[in-house]
Amino acid sequence: MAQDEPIIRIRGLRNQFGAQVVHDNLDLDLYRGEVMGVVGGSGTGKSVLLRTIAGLRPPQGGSIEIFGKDALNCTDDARKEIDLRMGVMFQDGALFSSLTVRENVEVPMQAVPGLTPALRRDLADLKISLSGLPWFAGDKYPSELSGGMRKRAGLARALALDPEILFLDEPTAGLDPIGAAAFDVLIRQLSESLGLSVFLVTHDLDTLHAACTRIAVLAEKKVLTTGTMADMMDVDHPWVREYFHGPRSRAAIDASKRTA
Ligand SMILES: Nc1ncnc2c1ncn2[C@@H]1O[C@H](COP(=O)(O)OP(=O)(O)OP(=O)(O)O)[C@@H](O)[C@H]1O
Repeated sequence: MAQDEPIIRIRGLRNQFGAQVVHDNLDLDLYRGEVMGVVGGSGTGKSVLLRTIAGLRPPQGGSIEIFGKDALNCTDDARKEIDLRMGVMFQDGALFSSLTVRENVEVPMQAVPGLTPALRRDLADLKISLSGLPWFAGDKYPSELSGGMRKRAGLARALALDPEILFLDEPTAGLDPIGAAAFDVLIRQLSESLGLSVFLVTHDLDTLHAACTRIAVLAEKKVLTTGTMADMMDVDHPWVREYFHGPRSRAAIDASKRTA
């Protein structure tokens, strides 16, 4: 796969639930090493798109290539190979409540043959610290952690198998502004240090500023436009104008100037 080839290539994607068409003829590329912020009004299908790419629901049409391979029309083994190179973090962390954080992080590792329990434990502790959790967090149960720590635990589990692509569904939702800002920085740092490509669904303008290198706007059942934050300021579309020129956007721009 050439360096400038997209790591994910979506063409003509169609998703629908009964008569409700969510995506119609949607195209999108994700390039290696970029943090793509996916935004759009409520119900535009951001989460459905994430779930479709991550292989959690089959679309009604179109094609998805991941790592240069057809991710929809392939054998179960080929799809499994693709899935092992991707990590998903859901909104609430989606942790198993009866397992400690370390055991949660070890769950995806069970799919890898030849990893001894001791090695799994060491790797899990590494991912836990990489996610910015304190050393003692591995022994805690999810219920003993704050919301922010649970998100970091979910991130540690998504990183368990050294993914090349990371999917994040509203990673800062429900966090206080300081916790959210720290999470934004962590995502950007992880992408830069590990070369991770990130598909990040968000409503959070601060996250777009602090963590994302490119933005994709979902509207009218497709990806309406992609570009940098500066590009978004020039897009002539009612939702895009309201979102990127509204008071919250101005506050986010001011905040990013202060931290720059
Ligand atoms: N399992 C499902 N069954 C039926 N309809 C669904 C299902 N999942 C999603 N939908 C519908 O698909 C549409 C897109 O949902 P999705 O959750 O992707 O939106 P979203 O852009 O992520 O919204 P939000 O910003 O509010 O989280 C919604 O109208 C939703 O009701």
